[in-house]
Amino acid sequence: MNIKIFDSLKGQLVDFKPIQKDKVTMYVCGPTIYNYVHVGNARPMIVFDAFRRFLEYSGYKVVMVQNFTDIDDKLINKANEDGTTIDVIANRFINEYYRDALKLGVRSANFHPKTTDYVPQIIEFIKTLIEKGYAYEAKNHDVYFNVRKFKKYGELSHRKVDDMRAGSRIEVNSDKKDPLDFTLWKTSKKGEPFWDSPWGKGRPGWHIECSVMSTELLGDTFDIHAGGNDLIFPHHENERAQSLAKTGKEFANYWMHNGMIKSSGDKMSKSIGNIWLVRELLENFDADTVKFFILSKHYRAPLEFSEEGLISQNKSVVRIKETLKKVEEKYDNYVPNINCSKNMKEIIEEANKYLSDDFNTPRVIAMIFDLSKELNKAINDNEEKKILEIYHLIKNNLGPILGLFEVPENSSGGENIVDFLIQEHIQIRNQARENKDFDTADKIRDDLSKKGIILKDTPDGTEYSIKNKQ
Ligand SMILES: Nc1ncnc2c1ncn2[C@@H]1O[C@H](COP(=O)(O)OP(=O)(O)OP(=O)(O)O)[C@@H](O)[C@H]1O
Ligand SMILES: [Zn+2]
Repeated sequence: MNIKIFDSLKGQLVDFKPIQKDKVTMYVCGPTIYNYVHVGNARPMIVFDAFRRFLEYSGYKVVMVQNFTDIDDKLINKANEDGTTIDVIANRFINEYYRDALKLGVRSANFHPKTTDYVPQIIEFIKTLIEKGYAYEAKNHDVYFNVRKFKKYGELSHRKVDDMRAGSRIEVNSDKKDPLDFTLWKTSKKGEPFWDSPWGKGRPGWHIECSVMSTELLGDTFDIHAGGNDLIFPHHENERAQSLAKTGKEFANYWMHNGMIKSSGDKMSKSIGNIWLVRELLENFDADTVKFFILSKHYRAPLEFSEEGLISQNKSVVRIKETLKKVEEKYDNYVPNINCSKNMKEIIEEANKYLSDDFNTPRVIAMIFDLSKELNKAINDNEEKKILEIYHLIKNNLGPILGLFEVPENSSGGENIVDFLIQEHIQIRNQARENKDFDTADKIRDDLSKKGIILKDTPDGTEYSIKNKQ
């Protein structure tokens, strides 16, 4: 089937044709490693992991690279705060990244390069840009990219250079020739980490790392460059400028960008601090709930994060999993295989059609919900063939295309979801008591008690115990 994706550079849906017939090369901008990953960072992780699975399901071999930014002001600040070095911070949070990704059921990329492992290549890249006249060393020994020289600047973010220039302020004491020029190499301040270079002791600017690591691992031109749409400008615009300037060839043939996850109306971001960590969520919800929550919305649309949204998603996901479990129990955990019927083929084709249309995962998620309802009905009606067909459709076809139903249940959530929900009730009850709304407070206590959950108010707060635990 012909796959169409929205290409941010062309600003429209385009037919996807990889450079090699049966292989796709893909680079995704990864996190700056100075904290645990949050739900915002999890969106590109989940979306592009699912997209990679869809490409594989469609018959492509995919080579995927996702970097770790392990040198940057925020990392240096964190290292200073903790009285340690940036590599200690980076190694710690890279390990934590893998832990979260594993729990989330996000596969590792084929390569996870770190910026500091590519400093010699970065220096070579910058030297070539200087030789070609696209970069210059300023008086302060910083090296800048010369935006005036690169005529295609602004194409990716659809901005006009003159407008950007009019809107930018000249920084005080700047050595730049043009306010839009951006840093390729930064002279290190006293006490900061540094590498020796032809321009003195310094470190790479932010954008250059991705140009270098992507082309080193995937070639001068590769198929897809992906990341959050917060990176289109300046990060991806600058990556593209550097790479085209150096090689004279197109850099990425397609640019895919996910929309932002928002929290209280703002982009969820470490720097703003309005974050929900992936590991916090996984204490209370299982990986499939988080994946359903993210994949239920089209990847380019903004998505407001809310606990309520997740709780309601969780209910639906638990229902689907219970239905699948019923089938597994019926067959003593060995659900017999079944030949692909005409009906199954049509449903798989329908899912493929949606995913080939700019990766429309919400439609496929809706199909899974509908199928699960049908499965429940088939179980009640004891329709053997239908049960097996739908089970295999959900569990072995539509689910795996998106990476669903893979993480074993006991690796997250479970007991904790119960605890989480009871704690939520206790908090609402406490709030009611504070507001002297004793009717509501008593109703919550009585309703919980009917379910066998007994609350006890102690000087240290409210405790609970569960009678008749199911
Ligand atoms: N709220 C968000 N929603 C969707 N994607 C996001 C969000 N925040 C970051 N990303 C994406 O996550 C990846 C890692 O980004 P990064 O480490 O820069 O995160 P960040 O929280 O924005 O960091 P910072 O606060 O330091 O700017 C990038 O692809 C980025 O586009
Ligand atoms: Zn990048």
